[in-house]
Amino acid sequence: MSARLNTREDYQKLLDAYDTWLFDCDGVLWRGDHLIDGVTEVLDILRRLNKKIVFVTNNATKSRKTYKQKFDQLGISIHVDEIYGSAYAAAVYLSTVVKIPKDKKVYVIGQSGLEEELRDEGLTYIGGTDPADNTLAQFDLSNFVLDPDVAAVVCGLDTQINYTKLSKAFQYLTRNPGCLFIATNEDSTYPTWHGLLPGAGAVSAPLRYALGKDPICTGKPSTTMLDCVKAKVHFDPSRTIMVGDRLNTDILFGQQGGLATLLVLTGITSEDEIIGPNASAIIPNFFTQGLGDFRVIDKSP
Ligand SMILES: O=C(O)[C@H](O)[C@H](O)COP(=O)(O)O
Ligand SMILES: [Mg+2]
Repeated sequence: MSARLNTREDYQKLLDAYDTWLFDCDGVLWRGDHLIDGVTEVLDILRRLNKKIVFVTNNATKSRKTYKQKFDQLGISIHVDEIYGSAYAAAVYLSTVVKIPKDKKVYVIGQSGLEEELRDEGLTYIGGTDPADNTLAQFDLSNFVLDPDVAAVVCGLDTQINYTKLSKAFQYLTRNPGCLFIATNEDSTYPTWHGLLPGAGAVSAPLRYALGKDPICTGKPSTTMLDCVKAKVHFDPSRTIMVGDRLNTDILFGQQGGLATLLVLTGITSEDEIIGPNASAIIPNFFTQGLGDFRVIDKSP
């Protein structure tokens, strides 16, 4: 059973109970480039109360550095070390868990943020934003030269996904022995200011279908993402809360990490998915309409 936060006391109790606050971004802080009502004020309240704040996003289109710029542009003061993205998690997974040899390459389906994180981890990649792959020209397999050094395909949200990229990724995954299939995240949709669009999971879905194989996911709810945070941030799970807008990524991630969970309704999930006969099996501890609701604690009782 999920508890709806209603009164000033409800919000105060949560602030008292948790020292570390993990925030999802799309659908919690913003939709596209539009901040959600009250976010800046609530982050200010948490700073004033000396809470530890961490941002954990599955959106792999930006690197941590470019997220920092986005926060700056939106007028939110944060440190780059407070940001953890699924692009970063994929790069760390390849460099420190798989320990991909330096002479090997990654074939990227994704945007510049994913390329930047791979580069920062010392990994070599092809594909991605390369104009040669961002084409609607017919893919010609007879002209394709297979690069034997491609040891992994990493797939993130790519708003310029096309048949050439899917075909090349498919070639590497079927013809290069041991080539790893990695998805930064598997969100089926993501929230923009004007409504939902297909998410990164929908970008990797054609490959999953063609291969008959699931990728290794490095974003929420996977433990790779939590391991990345734990490697840099010390927190007591019993005094930590994950705030998110999606049940099968954010809330599951929090639950699997032994954290409390708070759902906001400003992104993907609606109230009927957590309450009533059609409720999901993944239920947050708490829910509230939006992060801005915490502003009530600054109002006189
Ligand atoms: O990749 C996706 O599908 C989307 O970017 C998705 O919105 C993830 O972002 P998050 O909600 O985790 O910030
Ligand atoms: Mg979200």
